[in-house]
Amino acid sequence: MTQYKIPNATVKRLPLYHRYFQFLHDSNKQKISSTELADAVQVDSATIRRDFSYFGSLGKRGYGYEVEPMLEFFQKLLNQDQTSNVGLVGVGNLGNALLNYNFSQTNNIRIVAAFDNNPAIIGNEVNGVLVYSIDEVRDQLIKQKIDVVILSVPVRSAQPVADKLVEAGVKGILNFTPLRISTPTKVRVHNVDLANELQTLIYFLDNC
Ligand SMILES: NC(=O)c1ccc[n+]([C@@H]2O[C@H](COP(=O)([O-])OP(=O)(O)OC[C@H]3O[C@@H](n4cnc5c(N)ncnc54)[C@H](O)[C@@H]3O)[C@@H](O)[C@H]2O)c1
Repeated sequence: MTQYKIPNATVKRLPLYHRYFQFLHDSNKQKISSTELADAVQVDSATIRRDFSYFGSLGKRGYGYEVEPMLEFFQKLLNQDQTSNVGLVGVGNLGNALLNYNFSQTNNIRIVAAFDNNPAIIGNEVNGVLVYSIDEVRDQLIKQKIDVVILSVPVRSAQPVADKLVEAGVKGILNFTPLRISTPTKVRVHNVDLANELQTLIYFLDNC
């Protein structure tokens, strides 16, 4: 697949475009105008045009977008034509909720292995996913071709576990803990903070 140099803000909108073209495809729609697309995904058409321009000529001026080729394009771009195996460390409240959420229903993402250090949890299955000892993380990451790991351990364990993951060769960490973990630059970390999101939402409601 061609490597494109695109801004982060554009990259973050790609799953949104992909999901919408998938929806149109599932609804047997063959074409969509740029105005309709802008309304549906709530991104203005100039931004959409700029986003799409990084990938060459997607869509025709004054005609809109043909659903099937657009969907195929985004599927390839986002590796939706192959499944990504993901791991999860920390099978507590949040870990269980994430394991019980069926990611692969909307994306080709599958949590294939979970890890914990609590002997009472190790060996259990959650929604068909086996919980391994954290000591097995290196072997399992290699064996199951896992590049990305979700981190849902208590804050005190976040850095030591992140260090273990780095040693194990992880490429990306989706960090749910409030700690901003340190990793070498080659390992990409994305932080998810629901409290932050809620606070921002409430701020906007109160101030805008
Ligand atoms: N980002 C968010 O929006 C959000 C929301 C809720 C919770 N959190 C964070 O997620 C994390 C987990 O929260 P929770 O309520 O599920 O906690 P929890 O205590 O229920 O679960 C933590 C799990 O991690 C395991 N664990 C602890 N140390 C470990 C280690 N060294 N190796 C492997 N496993 C280990 C524990 O045995 C436990 O099963 C916390 O850091 C919390 O602050 C984030």
